[in-house]
Amino acid sequence: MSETMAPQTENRAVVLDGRAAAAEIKAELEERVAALKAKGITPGIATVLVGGDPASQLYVGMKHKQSKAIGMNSIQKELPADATQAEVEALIDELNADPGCHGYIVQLPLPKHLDTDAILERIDPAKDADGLHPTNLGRLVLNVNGKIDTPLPCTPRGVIELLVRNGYDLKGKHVVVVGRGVTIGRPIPLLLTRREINATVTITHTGTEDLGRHLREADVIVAGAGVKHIVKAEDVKPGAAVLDVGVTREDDPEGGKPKVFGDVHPDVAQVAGYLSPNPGGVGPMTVALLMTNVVEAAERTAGLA
Ligand SMILES: Nc1nc(=O)c2c([nH]1)NC[C@@H]1CN(c3ccc(C(=O)N[C@@H](CCC(=O)O)C(=O)O)cc3)C=[N+]21
Repeated sequence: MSETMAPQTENRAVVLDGRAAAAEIKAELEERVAALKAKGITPGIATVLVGGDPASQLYVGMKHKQSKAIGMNSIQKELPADATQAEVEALIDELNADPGCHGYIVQLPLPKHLDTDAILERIDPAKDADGLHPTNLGRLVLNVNGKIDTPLPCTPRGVIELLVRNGYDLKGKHVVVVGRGVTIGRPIPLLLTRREINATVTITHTGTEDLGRHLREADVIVAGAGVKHIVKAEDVKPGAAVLDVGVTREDDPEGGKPKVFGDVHPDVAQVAGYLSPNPGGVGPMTVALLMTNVVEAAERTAGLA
């Protein structure tokens, strides 16, 4: 054997295939869409894109393509990068009033001159496809979702669905979340600690001392800090489930396509028991649950929920 050869390694982790789980969800949604159409209601999803950021255009395009594939109506709204606060708010008001739009998202990030919080707060909470409107997050904190039907945050719901659909039981497990952002770190503990899931959660962040000490105690790691390879193999308990939610884009100095990195180092596959790849893990789940939120909103208007 040549000395320059890499040591023999074995990826022992079960792959948490987000494309496969998302395909399952979409097949289920397709039937629910057909049932709504039989009642004369076609669920409509809209996106608001301000400015032409190429990554955002790609993501928005993906959402529309997949929504159409399961029979939904898709409404694509675009404003120029220099759109005013009033123009964006007028578009929000239009979608709130449009009975053909059952749910929508405002693609983030918005250009810096706009007041993002004011725009997101203006969305009708019943049409909040992201599940991140203050009213809906408040209901999540109050844990009234069972009584008042309200959309749940897509990415946290996607992480949990990905585990559950792979037969992983979270009951009594210790989940360590890396990152405290609004997309994943802040909302996911609220879902994980509901009685029907019953996990125990530690949230870590840039102020955490000795992150590795917490990670090594985790049965499940949810990495959503947006820091390239912050979760390393030596910090993962053998057999743990590791979900990679992070996205870090690095421009290619040679001028090629930007490279995308997750929060989880590739060597983790040799230690973890379950691992969500990135891409192909939580990303497709987020999109599937975005569509789920809109179909559920349409079902509520139809009195089917
Ligand atoms: N209001 C709002 N809601 C969002 O949900 C939202 C947003 N703004 N702004 C941007 C982020 C990013 N995001 C992604 C969703 C799916 C993939 C996804 O499916 N990615 C594929 C790869 C796609 C590719 O790059 O080829 C994967 O992980 O396999 C990626 C990124 C949603 N976001």
